[in-house]
Amino acid sequence: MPDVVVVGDLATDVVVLLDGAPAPGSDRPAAIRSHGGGAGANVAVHLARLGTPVTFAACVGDDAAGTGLVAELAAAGVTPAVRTVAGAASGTIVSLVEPGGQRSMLADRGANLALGAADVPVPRRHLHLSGYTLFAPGPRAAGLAALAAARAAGCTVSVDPASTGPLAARGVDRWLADTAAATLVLPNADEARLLTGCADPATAARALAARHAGAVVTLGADGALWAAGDVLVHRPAHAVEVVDTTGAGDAFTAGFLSVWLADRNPVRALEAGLTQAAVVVARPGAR
Ligand SMILES: Nc1ncnc2c1ncn2[C@@H]1O[C@H](COP(=O)(O)OP(=O)(O)OP(=O)(O)O)[C@@H](O)[C@H]1O
Repeated sequence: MPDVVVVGDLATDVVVLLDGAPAPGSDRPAAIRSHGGGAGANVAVHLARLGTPVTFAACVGDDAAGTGLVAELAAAGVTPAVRTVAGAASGTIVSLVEPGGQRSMLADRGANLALGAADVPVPRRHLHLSGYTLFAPGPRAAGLAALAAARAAGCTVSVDPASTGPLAARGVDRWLADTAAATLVLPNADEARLLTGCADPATAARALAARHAGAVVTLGADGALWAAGDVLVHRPAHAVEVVDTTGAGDAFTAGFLSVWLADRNPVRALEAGLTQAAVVVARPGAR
């Protein structure tokens, strides 16, 4: 039985650095890089690098990309619990980055949509659900089964809501009902506002803490908040030269969990999350 299980998407991140939009029918040179990514996978890789043994549950297609993605996880120290889905393509996310840093994304979740309840092992200590898991019907059923099994086994569970677009599209009330039994939730400020209807992040964090044992709200360049019961703690972000904020939230989550799982000290955990996020935003790429 694994100690800590992370569930989520595994995908190739293709990043296209544009120096302008291509005119229809034209050829245009662009710097194009691709690397392993996916919201849950990034959390698992950061956790492993921080010394927390972690098993990552996901699905890939029976293609070369899938083989490479699993090998990359193993090389980072993650134990892959990854099923290969015959006839499916592995997930791919294309990010188009414009000169000012503005980012647009195209996502093909591919084999990630085939995740089923049998793909997720019950952990001994902790389950982390990446929010995308709860959006499409199949993975949602798998995520809900995993959450219920983990809680029944006495494990703690953390959930991050992924992003406001799918959260709004799939329904905030349903997400809140799905995650009611989670121990911790870790939204960013926009997600916290959507989940609670509170524009002020501190008020939103307190509202979420009334539903769970604890809530972390990340505030981008302004750092992060921890709320539990009557306690509210703010820590500022590290002052770093920001190169690329992709995956900052995943890095934060892994840093936070690595400490919280070890000693349940939320303030030290906030600081670890902010440190891991600072490392990621100061370099290109999510990992
Ligand atoms: N501009 C920034 N300067 C310094 N730190 C930052 C900046 N942006 C993000 N961070 C760090 O990353 C953490 C998470 O950022 P944010 O609140 O934007 O989460 P997110 O929206 O989930 O991120 P993403 O979707 O990019 O993964 C912040 O708490 C902070 O520590």
